Amino acid sequence: MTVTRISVRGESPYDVVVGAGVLGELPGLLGPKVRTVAVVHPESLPEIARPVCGAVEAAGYEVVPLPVPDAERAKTAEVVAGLWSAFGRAGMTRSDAVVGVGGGATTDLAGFAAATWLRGVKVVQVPTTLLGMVDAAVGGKTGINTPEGKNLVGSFHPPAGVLCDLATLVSVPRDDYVGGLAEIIKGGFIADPEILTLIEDDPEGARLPEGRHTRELIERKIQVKADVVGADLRESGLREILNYGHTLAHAIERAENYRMRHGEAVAIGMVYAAELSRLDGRIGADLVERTRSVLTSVGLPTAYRREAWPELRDHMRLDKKSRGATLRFVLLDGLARVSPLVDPPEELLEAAYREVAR
Ligand SMILES: NC(=O)c1ccc[n+]([C@@H]2O[C@H](COP(=O)([O-])OP(=O)(O)OC[C@H]3O[C@@H](n4cnc5c(N)ncnc54)[C@H](O)[C@@H]3O)[C@@H](O)[C@H]2O)c1
Ligand SMILES: O=C(O)C(=O)C[C@@H](O)[C@H](O)[C@H](O)COP(=O)(O)O
Ligand SMILES: [Zn+2]
Repeated sequence: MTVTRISVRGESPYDVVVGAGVLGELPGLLGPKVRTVAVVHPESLPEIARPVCGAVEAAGYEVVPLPVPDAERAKTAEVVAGLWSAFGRAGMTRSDAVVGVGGGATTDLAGFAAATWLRGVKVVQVPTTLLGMVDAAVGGKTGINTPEGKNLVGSFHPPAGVLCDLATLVSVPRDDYVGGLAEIIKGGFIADPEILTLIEDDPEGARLPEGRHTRELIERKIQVKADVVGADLRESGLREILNYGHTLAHAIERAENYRMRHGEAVAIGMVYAAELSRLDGRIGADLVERTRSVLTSVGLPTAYRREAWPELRDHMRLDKKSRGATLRFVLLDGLARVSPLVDPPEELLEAAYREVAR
């Protein structure tokens, strides 16, 4: 299988390497100065971490395998504190490194632990879910949740490299895989409409790691993300577009106590953002319907509980795009044309919610 390298520009440039057998590149990314490598991985997936630990050990580094709770349960202050203690016990210095292996929750956690240990050590991300490869592991946003909201604590800490071994995708549970499609579809609406055409051409195939267009979909979405974060790492402008659909999505995740998949919440959040765009006079009903239809075609949800609105509205106060009491949404002005909506009237927000409520 061929190996593709997608470069992420910016003050700390790095490559996202996509292919099978890319683990051989890990020692090169860790570099000669590193002595100890902490391999953070979900405790439920020792078989995914084993080859990574093997590659690190074979290259002469001291490996410290660090299992953490599965999925979103890893993104807590308690788990980060546990990692800090483990780093201390392992004697990790500023010239040592962290490797994050797993889905987006694990790479977010590993990245944040690396960003904060000794005020920042090297991290290499090895995402093993679709969502991790096309979104979470790329771009240097790291973080954890708090009881008050999603990703409320975190940092921008770009990785030294990202290794996407496509072979790992075969064991990802189908619903988790499909969750990753939401972030790929997001890339289609905000920047690269060819993504939508490829999914509409073969929605069943899009649900499979061996689908006809799978590799192209993965690479196109990584390219979208690389272009954006390479130009605006700290979300001072352009990067905000990657938050399309996320204002409501994060509120839903909070309301579900982080038990709903991120991608599923983003799917509902994108329908909400599309409805807001339509009601604000920016797009026609055709683009909203295209949003619903492409999400439904791959099995993603497009509606949420009617009675949840007051709670969701309250959770949205703490969205990171808010400034004081002023909410800020990322909306569509057309296909691949995005701009913010600042301080929307309450009636507009509620009217858009009625369109996604069931
Ligand atoms: N930092 C960012 O820019 C960014 C971007 C998008 C999403 N995220 C975050 O990513 C998280 C969602 O990521 P996700 O969808 O990967 O979920 P996840 O990390 O919870 O992983 C989903 C499930 O798949 C399992 N898994 C992982 N790899 C596997 C494999 N190869 N085979 C079998 N099972 C495997 C995990 O253990 C977990 O149970 C959320 O916390 C979200 O906030 C971050
Ligand atoms: O990389 C980004 O920037 C994104 O917004 C990508 C999102 O898909 C991702 O879920 C991100 O973690 C959300 O960021 P947040 O700042 O709203 O927590
Ligand atoms: Zn997301």
